[in-house]
Amino acid sequence: MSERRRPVDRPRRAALDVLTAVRVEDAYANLVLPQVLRKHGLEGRDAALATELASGAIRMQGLYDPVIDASLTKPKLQAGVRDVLRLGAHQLLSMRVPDHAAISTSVDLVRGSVGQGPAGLVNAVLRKISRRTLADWVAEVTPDRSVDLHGHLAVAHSHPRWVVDALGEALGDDDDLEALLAADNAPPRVTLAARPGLSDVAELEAAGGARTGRSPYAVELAGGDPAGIPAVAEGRAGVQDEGSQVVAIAMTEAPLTGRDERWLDLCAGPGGKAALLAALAAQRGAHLVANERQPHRATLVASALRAVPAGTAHVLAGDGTRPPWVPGTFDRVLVDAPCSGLGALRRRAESRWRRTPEDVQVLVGLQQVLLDVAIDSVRPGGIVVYATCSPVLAETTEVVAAVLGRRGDTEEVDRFQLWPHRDGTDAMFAATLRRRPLA
Ligand SMILES: C[S@@+](CC[C@H](N)C(=O)[O-])C[C@H]1O[C@@H](n2cnc3c(N)ncnc32)[C@H](O)[C@@H]1O
Repeated sequence: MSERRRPVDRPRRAALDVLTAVRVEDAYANLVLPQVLRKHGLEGRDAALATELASGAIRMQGLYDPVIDASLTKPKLQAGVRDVLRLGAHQLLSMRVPDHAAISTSVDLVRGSVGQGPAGLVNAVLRKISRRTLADWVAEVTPDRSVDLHGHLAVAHSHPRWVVDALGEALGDDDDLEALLAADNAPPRVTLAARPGLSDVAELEAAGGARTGRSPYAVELAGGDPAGIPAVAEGRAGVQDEGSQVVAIAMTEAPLTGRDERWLDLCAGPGGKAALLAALAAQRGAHLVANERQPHRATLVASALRAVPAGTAHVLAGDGTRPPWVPGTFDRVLVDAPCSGLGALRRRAESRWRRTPEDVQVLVGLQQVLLDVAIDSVRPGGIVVYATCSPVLAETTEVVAAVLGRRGDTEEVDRFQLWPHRDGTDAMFAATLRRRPLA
């Protein structure tokens, strides 16, 4: 068959569709991927290849773009052509695809998507990229690490510079900043939570899971579709990072004197923590109110709670900054605040490129209001856990310090920060606070 007529292979065409949707429609790669895989009829190895191509090219574009730019003879590049080159660069520099296959399929791909015009350019640029190793390219396109460590790591590990600065500040020093950034580029395995009283780790082990260690309810899957596991399909277990499980457990286990019957999850959507909390509430004779502002996400919470015994939990769709309940109603409150998500970058390929420092400023205002409401909602002596899936100090310790500093009725009793490179979890932060009992 002639070069010109060779059909474009479907995994690469699918990967390009994902890159296009993320760029043009602001789509989320993990949400658009299943639709695109279905459209192209991809399963098994082909689906895995398309997923790796799309996620890897998006995640690593902060490194691949300077490599592509250094390989161009003219500076201008159509966005659709750059997408094809990012996919080609990922195959050449980070996958075990033979050079000739990566280059010829990329040429086919640009012919099929943009046209014959840029085919020669794609061929020439990818040939140039293929002549050097990843390490050589990193040395070529990054600032000298001894002069500008964060600038070097930002390009070498494909993170925006401001994110590297914020993560470095949260870690406290630069010793394992590189390990954190590398961990952000390694997609995590799927972790499940066996909701107590509804399932157990033995059932999930029998379905192919392996115990992990931090949460007594967690198992990790080596692969496969979790939706095919009966306990997951029935809502007796759920897909949930172990860090999130640890946060929910912290809320339920913080020592409390007196009544312990009324629990609140102030920001509950899509409901992973609420489901674990509700399962534990059922065992302890407590009741959970799961509140979520966005109605469609409140629906997801209700679905996550479908296996919980009737009467244990109640879903509310409402703005947590203007709650309908009277102050002091609850004994324990979780405020899992809307945040930048910079602790979960390994899960969402494009999120690091979407977030801005201005987003963080806006979120911090909302986080402070929600924490204030959470404290108002708990009775004197009650427990509030403030959590984020971001380790950025402005969203974590600084929110807690600002709110506690102006209130005077609440003390911090515990705090933890998990890290992907140390704990194998998302970078979840949690502070356990106690509203002081009345004198
Ligand atoms: C980090 S997520 C919570 C994740 C959830 N706890 C779980 O484990 O599945 C934050 C949630 O807060 C919701 N949210 C944002 N602003 C809110 C508000 N003013 N009141 C209540 N929920 C809000 C968002 O829609 C989002 O679903």
